[in-house]
Amino acid sequence: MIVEYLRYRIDPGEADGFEAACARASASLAAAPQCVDYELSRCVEDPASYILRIGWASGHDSLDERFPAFLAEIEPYVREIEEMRHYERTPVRGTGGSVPTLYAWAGGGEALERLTEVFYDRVLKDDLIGPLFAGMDPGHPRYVAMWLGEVFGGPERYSGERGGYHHMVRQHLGKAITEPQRRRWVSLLMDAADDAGLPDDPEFRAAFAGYIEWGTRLALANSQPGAAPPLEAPMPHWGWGVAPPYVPSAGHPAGS
Ligand code: HEM
Repeated sequence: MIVEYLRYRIDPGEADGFEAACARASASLAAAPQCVDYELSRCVEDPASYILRIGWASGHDSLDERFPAFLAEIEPYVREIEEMRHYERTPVRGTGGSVPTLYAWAGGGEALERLTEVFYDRVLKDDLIGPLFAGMDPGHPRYVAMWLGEVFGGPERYSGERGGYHHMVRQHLGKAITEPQRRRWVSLLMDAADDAGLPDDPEFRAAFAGYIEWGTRLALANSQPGAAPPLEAPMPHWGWGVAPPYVPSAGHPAGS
């Protein structure tokens, strides 16, 4: 992604008009398939200073003649632009600690190990998927807990101690998992989440189920005869998605 920054210096008397023009102009960005996201911020220490940040999906996009509606709205403020340049992102980025990770919210590594212990206990007794795990490594529940922990924002133990993504993906190759088996795996894991006392708030369970749905569908696809998934890929990382954890003082959006 390329990030375009437009820095403006706006006379305080024109601030309301400028913000309203940007709000109208943003409809073009919201509709543009090249645009990842955008944001207008105003400087706290120097309120005349504004920054419009636009994330572009491809390096070659920018506010050119393809955005006539946008340019028409902000045209009166073009003279006030102090900088209009594109920046490449570097690997230095991340999220802060203001929102707990799914790993921390779940109760950390101990809770995930409790989950996988209960889960594989159920799995081994299951008529439909038990046979798939007949020769299971005794450490398997712990390894899957390490995997889940890393995916949910915990320590990078699966990468450090079990070989990371490529080791996991290889374990599913050739297993020919069927859709009923996948469904059973999901269903037993959801039961195990209750039995192991994982948090049952809607936001956590929605994020948890989202990852499990995604991961099991990939496991099924990768396990089919002749499947050739990429064996080297970064570890997936899963977050809260559209519903961050419910904190009473922040209110609860209606209908969520
Ligand atoms: C979110 C979905 C899934 C995750 C995160 C996951 C995770 C893992 C991991 C991390 C391993 C390798 C453990 C190690 O390091 O040795 C593994 C192996 C395995 N997985 Fe999955 N898996 C998923 C879905 C499934 C499904 C749907 C099935 C079948 C119904 C399945 C069947 C197996 C089997 C049979 C093994 C080999 C176990 C052994 O023999 O030790 N997995 N899985």
